[in-house]
Amino acid sequence: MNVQTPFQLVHDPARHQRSLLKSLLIIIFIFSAVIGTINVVTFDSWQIASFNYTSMISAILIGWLYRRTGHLLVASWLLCAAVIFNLFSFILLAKGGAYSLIWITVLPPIAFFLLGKRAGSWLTGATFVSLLTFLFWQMPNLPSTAFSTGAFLNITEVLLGHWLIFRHYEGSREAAFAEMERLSITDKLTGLHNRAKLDSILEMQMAYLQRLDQPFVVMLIDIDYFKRVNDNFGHLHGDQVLQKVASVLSNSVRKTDEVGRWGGEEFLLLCPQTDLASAIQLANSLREQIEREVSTANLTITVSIGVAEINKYMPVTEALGRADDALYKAKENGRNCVMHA
Ligand SMILES: Nc1nc2c(ncn2[C@@H]2O[C@H](COP(=O)(O)OP(=O)(O)OP(=O)(O)O)[C@@H](O)[C@H]2O)c(=O)[nH]1
Repeated sequence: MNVQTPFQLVHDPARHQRSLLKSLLIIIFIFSAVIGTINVVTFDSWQIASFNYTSMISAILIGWLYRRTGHLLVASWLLCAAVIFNLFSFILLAKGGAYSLIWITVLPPIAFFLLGKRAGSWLTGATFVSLLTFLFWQMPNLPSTAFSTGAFLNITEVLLGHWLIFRHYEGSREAAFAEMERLSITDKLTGLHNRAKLDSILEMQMAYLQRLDQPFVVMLIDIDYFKRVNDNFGHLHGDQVLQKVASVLSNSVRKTDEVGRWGGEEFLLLCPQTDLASAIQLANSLREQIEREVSTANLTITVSIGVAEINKYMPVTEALGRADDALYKAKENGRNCVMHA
């Protein structure tokens, strides 16, 4: 069974492409309809207009297929194939005249943005090379006003320029997008997930839980008397304590667990497929490990932990409320201990 992990459900790096695909289909539909009509009405050219209408119909069909299957990659490849087919047909039909070649420059933005840097490079490169080969062989037969050796060189340079520029642009856009996304979900001080990211993971974990009905535990971990650390040793030292606690937490939990900074000196740990007894055992081991590894000769650091088991009928706010109540009990109970809801 192909079950998406909660992280995959939250993370949709292709959303940029999804919105682009939809916009392109609408643009191609409108554009082809308008240009097709101009070709019929103004130039009386049914032959060229038939290609415009083929474009229009292919946009409708690809849109329909995408709506039905949601398969972005297939729709993107089909769209690129339709664009290339129409471009070549049009250029051949116009016999390379009327600067019809200029149309080939619409391919790079579509291919690079929809297919990414690698596939975009290959497809655009192969199409440009095919076009240049065609021009090279056809040069003697083409209208001399449009095509000379100089024109051929100019076109080669423009195509190469486009290829390089879009390849570079798409590479840097992908990198910038990934970095921006990483920063928007990361806590700057500790490098753990921030609250926004934890919120979305928690929401997806609950959806996952409702589908699979497995045990699931949330834990709130709060550093005891942290205000005193800041007051007595300074904020910088307080920050270092937070970083060390974060490092113990992220290095000690399972890969399937998710840990993040919930706020101030409080951390949230999400443990899917974990029952209450194992979670309490884990919480106690984390508590002891933090005391052992973060404390120094003149400063003892301890944490209080509230543990709550979640069932699939519980809203997210109730799940967190239970963990918070358990944490409150741990603080009431003298701190440096684990309590469960
Ligand atoms: N250095 C540092 N301190 C922080 C940060 N965020 C919150 N704090 C401090 O954490 C302290 C939290 O204090 P309290 O809420 O009174 O809690 P506490 O002193 O840990 O007491 P208990 O939780 O009841 O054990 C405050 O002094 C905040 O200024 C941070 O990013 N860096």
